[in-house]
Amino acid sequence: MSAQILDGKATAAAIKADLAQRVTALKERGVTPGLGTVLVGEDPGSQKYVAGKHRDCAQVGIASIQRELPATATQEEIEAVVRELNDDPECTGYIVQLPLPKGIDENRILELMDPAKDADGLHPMNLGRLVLNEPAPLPCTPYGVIQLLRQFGVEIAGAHVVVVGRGVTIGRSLPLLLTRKSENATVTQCHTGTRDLSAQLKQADIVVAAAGSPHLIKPEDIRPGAAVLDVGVSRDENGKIVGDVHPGVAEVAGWLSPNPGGVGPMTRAQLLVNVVEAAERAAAGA
Ligand SMILES: Nc1nc2c(c(=O)[nH]1)N[C@@H](CN(C=O)c1ccc(C(=O)N[C@@H](CCC(=O)O)C(=O)O)cc1)CN2
Repeated sequence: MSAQILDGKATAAAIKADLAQRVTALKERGVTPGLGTVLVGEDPGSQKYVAGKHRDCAQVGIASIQRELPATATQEEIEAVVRELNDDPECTGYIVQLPLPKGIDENRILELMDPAKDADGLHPMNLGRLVLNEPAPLPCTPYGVIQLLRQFGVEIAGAHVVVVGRGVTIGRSLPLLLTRKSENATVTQCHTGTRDLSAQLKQADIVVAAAGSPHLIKPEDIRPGAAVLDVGVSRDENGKIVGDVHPGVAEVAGWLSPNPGGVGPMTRAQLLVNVVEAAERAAAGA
């Protein structure tokens, strides 16, 4: 068996084409969506992701506002930039690129953001809304995972999904999305404290690997025909991405997201969706 590829690049391109039309319609009504990014430090991965986000903005007609601070920036300096973007009318949505350098209180920064401009869905108010099943911007990677599964017709309702990882950008919120009535999946969340990860993985119809542990998920862990999404990003000595999923899984799985080219582009597309939706709400006077 060779898995069907869950092509995130092509799916994201289709989402962006639709967004470009919606941005044109917004501009005709006098509203230009603007995405702000706050990048602290010189981590090459984060620099690449932020550059990609602005490239996407240019493609769909969203204005870009970039703020960069050195790795030595203090908590107060970062908070000042967050306050500035909260007050900037040109900035209709923004993100603070994570992780922030050691010593910075990340949660305090996220709490300081205007929840109405939170393009990542990571503000505690928006995560709370997700828990309460109220409308909120959805965290980009988790929603990107769901969109990719939908696009390729992978059945989510009734599926047993094993999520590996409990980080703030995906592991914490993906189970919340998957167990909503609209998705209706059953979720097991695994992490470094899980006693027998392989036994859990073997039960899964869908595996989402977001542990950041190179080739953690082996072919023998996967039930033949299962869908496997590789969200983990580690880098080898040449800076090349190594995912959480061993390449041999392609011979066992029914569907597999490549890495790169799978969930990463979907994360960026969902960010644009959140920016455009916020601008549409603003244009409607909501
Ligand atoms: N504020 C946030 N910080 C972080 C998030 C997030 O959603 N919000 N998620 C990750 C990083 N991330 C988004 O910022 C991200 C990861 C990957 C990609 C991407 O397009 N990857 C490409 C490969 C790029 C490369 O070669 O390195 C792919 O998978 O094809 C975009 C965004 C942590 N931080």
